[in-house]
Amino acid sequence: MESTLKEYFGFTKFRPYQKEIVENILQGKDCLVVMATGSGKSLCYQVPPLITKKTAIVISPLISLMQDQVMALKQRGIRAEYLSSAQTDRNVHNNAEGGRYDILYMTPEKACMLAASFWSRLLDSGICLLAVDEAHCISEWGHNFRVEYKQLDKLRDVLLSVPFVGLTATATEKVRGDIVKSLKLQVPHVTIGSFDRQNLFYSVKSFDRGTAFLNELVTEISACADKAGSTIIYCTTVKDVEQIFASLKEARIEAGMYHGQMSNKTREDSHRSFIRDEFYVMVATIAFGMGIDKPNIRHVIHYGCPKSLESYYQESGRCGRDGIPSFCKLYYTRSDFAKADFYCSEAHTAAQRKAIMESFAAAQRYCTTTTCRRKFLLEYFGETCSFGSCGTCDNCTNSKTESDMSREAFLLMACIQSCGGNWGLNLPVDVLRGSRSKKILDANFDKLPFHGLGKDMPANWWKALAYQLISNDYLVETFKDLYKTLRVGPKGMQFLNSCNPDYQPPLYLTLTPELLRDDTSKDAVGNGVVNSLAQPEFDRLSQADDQLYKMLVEERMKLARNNGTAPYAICGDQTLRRITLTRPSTKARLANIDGVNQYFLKTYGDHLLESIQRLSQELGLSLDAEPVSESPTPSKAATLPGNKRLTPAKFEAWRMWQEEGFTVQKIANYPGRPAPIKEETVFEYILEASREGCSLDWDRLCLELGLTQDIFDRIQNAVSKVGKEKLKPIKNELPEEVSYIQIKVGLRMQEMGISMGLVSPSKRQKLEVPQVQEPVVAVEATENSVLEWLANFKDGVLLSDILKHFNGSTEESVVDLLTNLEGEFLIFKKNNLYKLM
Ligand SMILES: Nc1ncnc2c1ncn2[C@@H]1O[C@H](COP(=O)(O)OP(=O)(O)OP(=O)(O)O)[C@@H](O)[C@H]1O
Repeated sequence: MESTLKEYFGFTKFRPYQKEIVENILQGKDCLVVMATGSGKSLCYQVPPLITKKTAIVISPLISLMQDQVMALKQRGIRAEYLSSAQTDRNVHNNAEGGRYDILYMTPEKACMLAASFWSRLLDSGICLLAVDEAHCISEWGHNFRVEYKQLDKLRDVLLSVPFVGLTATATEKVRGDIVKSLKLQVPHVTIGSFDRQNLFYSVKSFDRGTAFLNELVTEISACADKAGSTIIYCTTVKDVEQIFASLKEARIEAGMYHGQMSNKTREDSHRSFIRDEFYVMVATIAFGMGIDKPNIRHVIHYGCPKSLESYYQESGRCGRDGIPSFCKLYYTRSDFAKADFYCSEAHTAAQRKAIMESFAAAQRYCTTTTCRRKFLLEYFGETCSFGSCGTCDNCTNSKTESDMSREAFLLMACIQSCGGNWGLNLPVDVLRGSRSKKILDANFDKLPFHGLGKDMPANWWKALAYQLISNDYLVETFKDLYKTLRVGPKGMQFLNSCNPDYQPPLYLTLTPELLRDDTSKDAVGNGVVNSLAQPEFDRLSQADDQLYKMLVEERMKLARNNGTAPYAICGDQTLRRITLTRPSTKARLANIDGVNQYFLKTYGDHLLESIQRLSQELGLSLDAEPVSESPTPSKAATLPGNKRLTPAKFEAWRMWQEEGFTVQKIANYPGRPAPIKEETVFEYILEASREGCSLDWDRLCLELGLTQDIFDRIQNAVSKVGKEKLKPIKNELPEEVSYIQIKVGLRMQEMGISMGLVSPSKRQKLEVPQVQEPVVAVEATENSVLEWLANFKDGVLLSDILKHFNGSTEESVVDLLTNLEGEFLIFKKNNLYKLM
């Protein structure tokens, strides 16, 4: 499985859950996969056909999405095609029937229309799975119900022994149940991953509609548009799309547009140009939602409150799919909150209307919350969060101003209560502001003691206060038919009961910019725009590296144009960045870079090596720099500026170790330091970063620290005897050579439930047993003898062990031979271990 992953996708490690899902599919089991956007669900159905050599059928809702996926798969040497009304190549149908594709995409309509003879022929050739992508579309409870999905159960009776796999990024328990039932999944293997997109930074700002804000937005976008990476601006109306697009054009920012009132052809062209980096900014309505699989989108900006939190998660999820830190920013105005009626017009039943109202209200609460936004999102999707603050959203990183709002809160809540608690927010606010509208006079609310007491503050200020009181559970929203009403909840009643008109106990609330109402609020909005969209720290390359990177981006663009494909399909930004930092001089070295697959190497390898050599020479950069090892899981947005929980020294040590792949020894003696520090201190820093929630490659840490299974077990035994409160008694229980830092790492692993059993076998093997016996007779290294011998070690072998075994050949000739084999993609090297492909 790993060699298939490297050969076709260029990756050396599966992301969490991928491998077990593939294994279950290979065993013929049905699966339900609920994992975050951008977490790598597609790979789960893309790997089995490459192993079984049978076709995978993938049902996908959008033609544009299928076309993009097919384009990207072809660049990986995978035989992929799609069947739909948009397919112009007549041969595809016949080839598909004959099983000549690894992966065959089709729309649900097409799948249900295909004749029984098509399926029976294809079954004869072999079908390894049927995957239903965006499977939440099957459920009326999902936020994107599509009636065509409902008929997919028909296929179950045709494809009797084929495993069915439902995949989605958003599914409540009810929707999950619906997917299982509708697809008739048989005792499925269910995977529910975290919804957390760790590399995304979330922020929200309120804004006032008008030219001033549009100018600000355009300045902000121009700051990020010329850097590598794209931006999507989602608007709630076509009018907004056109207005922003016009403003960008005026500022000479190349942008595209996408909305439902454009013709199909213009929309497709716009989509294609964006995917192919012909412009970097797309202004769109949510019609440009699910179908976007471009990995290097760095900013997703919402201009207006989205219609539901589910759709916000989907749309913002288009950002940073390659794992590089990226930004999701939402701008809202209070008038957006009055659009419930508009959204409810899509509903057919009362239950649907209620569901729409509720998820729109959740999106509004997301806008106005003053606590951790990540936690808010995750808890909305039913996840329990152990953290109170993520450190990577505006609310966790901005300093907050709190103020005693007892008097104002008393007025508002008492007014709501006096009005009977069954109105929306507008009426009590109008009463407070002294309105004499007919509605108020008819209800005699002008006689209330609160009438006019709040006239010094604008209506929006009172509404902002109400949202803070909702966020803090003093006020409760309820939904009746089309109406949202507001009443004082138990916590609010407790507060009111302890108040009288002259005295109110303190009630501290975090002040949002709308509540601040002085010049600082304006600054907070204005400055925040550009600052928060500054380029992620991830992109900080030295000046020469940066130049090389940009030149390679250009080279990739040329290759893409010549081959009629998108640049990202040739290779991702992250891979290009690794190439920039390592500047390989041979195919073997290029092959070893994470993200480089066999097709890329064969098709573009020579050209790229020649470019790297030429450009590096021009820039005075040496070739074959130390390789950068990176974790296959997306890097946490903790790498963004704003992580205040670690000191810069600790954070930097962690970053160099985890993200740059430096050894602890190298970090301790890094030339940039005024004086070297102890290696043990570096280990301590890395451990502390882990306690602050930064991810660690634990097996690499054990390897560097010499923490073997045996030592780990001994530490556990010692802890069970003397407890883990103090280190000294544990140390006393252990052999002299076990160090304190080994104990600390052992304890941390235990705390996190990581056992040595979970550490990758290849490294365990290296830690525990000497792998290779030195032969008694001289053995010569030839291509065949090396390949045959390597086949015995599925977890890989170190160069020193290879040299020990092939003691009949010189070191130089063995290294040459290995290099050739790497270039041929017959073996590959990862973390100094040589493995057979
Ligand atoms: N094992 C891996 N190592 C490195 N990158 C990976 C790995 N698996 C997937 N990726 C990359 O992660 C990105 C997102 O993957 P993918 O498109 O499968 O996400 P998804 O879960 O289907 O998201 P969505 O629900 O938004 O469609 C892709 O660029 C893919 O190449």
